[in-house]
Amino acid sequence: MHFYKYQGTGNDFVVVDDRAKTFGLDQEAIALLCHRRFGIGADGFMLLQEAEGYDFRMVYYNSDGTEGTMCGNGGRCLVRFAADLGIVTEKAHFIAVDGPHLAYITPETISLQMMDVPGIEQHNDDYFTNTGSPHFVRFTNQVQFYDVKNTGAAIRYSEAYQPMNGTNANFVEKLDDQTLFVRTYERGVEDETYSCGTGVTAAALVAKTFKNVQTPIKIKTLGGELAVNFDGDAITGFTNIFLIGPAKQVFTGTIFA
Ligand SMILES: N[C@H](CCC[C@H](N)C(=O)O)C(=O)O
Repeated sequence: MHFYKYQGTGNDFVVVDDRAKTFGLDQEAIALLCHRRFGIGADGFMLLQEAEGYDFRMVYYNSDGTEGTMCGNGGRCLVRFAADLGIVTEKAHFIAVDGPHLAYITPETISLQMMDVPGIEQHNDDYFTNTGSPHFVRFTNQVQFYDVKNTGAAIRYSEAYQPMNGTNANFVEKLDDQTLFVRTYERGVEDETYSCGTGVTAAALVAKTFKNVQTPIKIKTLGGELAVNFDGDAITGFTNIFLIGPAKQVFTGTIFA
């Protein structure tokens, strides 16, 4: 099978052109493709398929092979893939699991419109919102020393989040009035990843609402820098949410699968 490898701020994906609709691997086989020792290695797996009325369809799987909810960095990488294939040039309109998305393409960045977000839940000092995927958000000092993996796993598997099959968990430090540092434990990868697009989007919405951070918000992740811009607020709802940053093809090859 021919595949492509993409990354967006270190969130990495195996991508397959499935316009011919021939892909037929099951959960176990997808997990193997994503395995960093037995396979290619990736945080997620994506198919680009044809979709009537859109430039393409995004189908996203977590690295454990389960079909995921929306992935922001994956969406940005798939837009870059569509541009590399010549399907789109400056702008893309595609359909994903959480609905339609618009994206703007430049050589340096992919700017992806995320779904509108109606509001934010507050649980004591923590927050929860859904930006296409479910995200727990906690602010902390010195996030570089935070135990993201163990604390993230405890939250992800906690009783409160089981009705939605668990949650992703973000640990956020406000660096200044326009800048955050975000680290994310990702459900479906079951580990910290270098960056999570829907996660930094959630962190940005919470930071503007509760921590006096101003848009456009710059976000530092372990894998590089993203920006999030949006209109609205937690009462009327957030609209025109854009996740902005680099997305690159790393390599392409053939795997025996
Ligand atoms: N890395 C992704 C999020 C994946 C979400 C996934 N872990 C789930 O909740 O099913 C992103 O850039 O938005």
